[in-house]
Amino acid sequence: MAAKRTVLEVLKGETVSPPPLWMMRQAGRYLPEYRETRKRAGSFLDLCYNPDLAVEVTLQPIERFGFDASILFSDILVVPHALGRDLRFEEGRGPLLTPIRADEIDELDTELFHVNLAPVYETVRQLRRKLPEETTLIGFCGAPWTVATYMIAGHGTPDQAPARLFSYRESQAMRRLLAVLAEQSAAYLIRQIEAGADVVQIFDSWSGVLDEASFQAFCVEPVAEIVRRVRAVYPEVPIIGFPKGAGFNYASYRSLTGITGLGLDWTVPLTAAKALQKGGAVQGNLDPLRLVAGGRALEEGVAAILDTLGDGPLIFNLGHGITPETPIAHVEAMVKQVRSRR
Ligand SMILES: Cc1c2[nH]c(c1CCC(=O)O)Cc1[nH]c(c(CCC(=O)O)c1C)Cc1[nH]c(c(CCC(=O)O)c1C)Cc1[nH]c(c(C)c1CCC(=O)O)C2
Repeated sequence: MAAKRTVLEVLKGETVSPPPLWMMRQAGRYLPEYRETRKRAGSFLDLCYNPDLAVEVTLQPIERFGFDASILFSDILVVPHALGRDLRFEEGRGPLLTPIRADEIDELDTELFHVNLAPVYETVRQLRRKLPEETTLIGFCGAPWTVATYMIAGHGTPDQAPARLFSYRESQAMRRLLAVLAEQSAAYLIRQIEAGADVVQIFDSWSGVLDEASFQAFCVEPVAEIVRRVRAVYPEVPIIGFPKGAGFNYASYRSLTGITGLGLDWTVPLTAAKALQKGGAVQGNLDPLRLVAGGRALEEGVAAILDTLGDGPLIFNLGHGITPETPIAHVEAMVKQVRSRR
């Protein structure tokens, strides 16, 4: 019998015990083998566009921890890069782009989009061939709003004030930008699925900074558009949405976008998470700093999630990406605790 991909079962609404697990940013700087490959690659973007090395780092956490899902190694900002915007990553400063002006939005160059992203599709193809049969391969993109925040500010900011201001002052341009990003991101996900991705995740990391009307217009509607476009081609492929920080908007995000699984950040109370789980699979939501701290903080955090959400469709994960200072022994302890649950 073929080995089962438990993440896919959970996304169909089944309860799997112990729950499947993986970690956001599981290939990253907390791993010495990642840092070693990263050095050989040159820049971070060189690594993203080098299929052999991107495959290598994607597989590292699978080989070390046996996670149930593997996420393509890339970055959400390859999408604006492939649309002709310049992009650099500077050590300790994160991504740097030239801020886009309203009058440049219609000049975004979609012609070479898939040509520029061909190395990513090649990475996905190689990964599906090399991963264990039972490991689910997750492709991803950033949500249009989150990608737009970096395109507009040119770098990360604590509250995305530049993008929010832009959206009020240049509302037509903002809608146009989000529409282009939704269309291209959907095409990007479709190509990843074609290449072998079993699931796709949409990272909406900055959905928590918007008021009600803006949340509807800039988060919900563009993501709903991506879901419609992907489903028109691949109706069976599950889509995980992760509207980090969405708070009271979490429930409507699932119902209004049509996503299959809902990623929860660590601030979502477990009682609320339990209610959200009635609507379908949830993924999350351990505070990544419990994993840094280890010991009782880690054990209690893991136990609380398993006790509350373990009897329903759950993909165990962190509530955001793992941080570079996380000790590997703590990851091992977390995996052991989750896997020893029946
Ligand atoms: C907002 C965002 C970005 N990228 C991403 C998001 C959404 C998720 C989130 O909120 O964290 C998504 C992302 N970035 C990366 C992945 C790879 C897959 C994975 O293992 O999860 C994924 C899914 C690799 C990466 N993306 C980045 C790194 C670190 C770069 C390095 O190795 O030098 C990695 C492994 C760089 C990056 N990329 C981005 C930032 C802000 C930074 C700098 C912060 C940092 O350095 O950690 C943009």
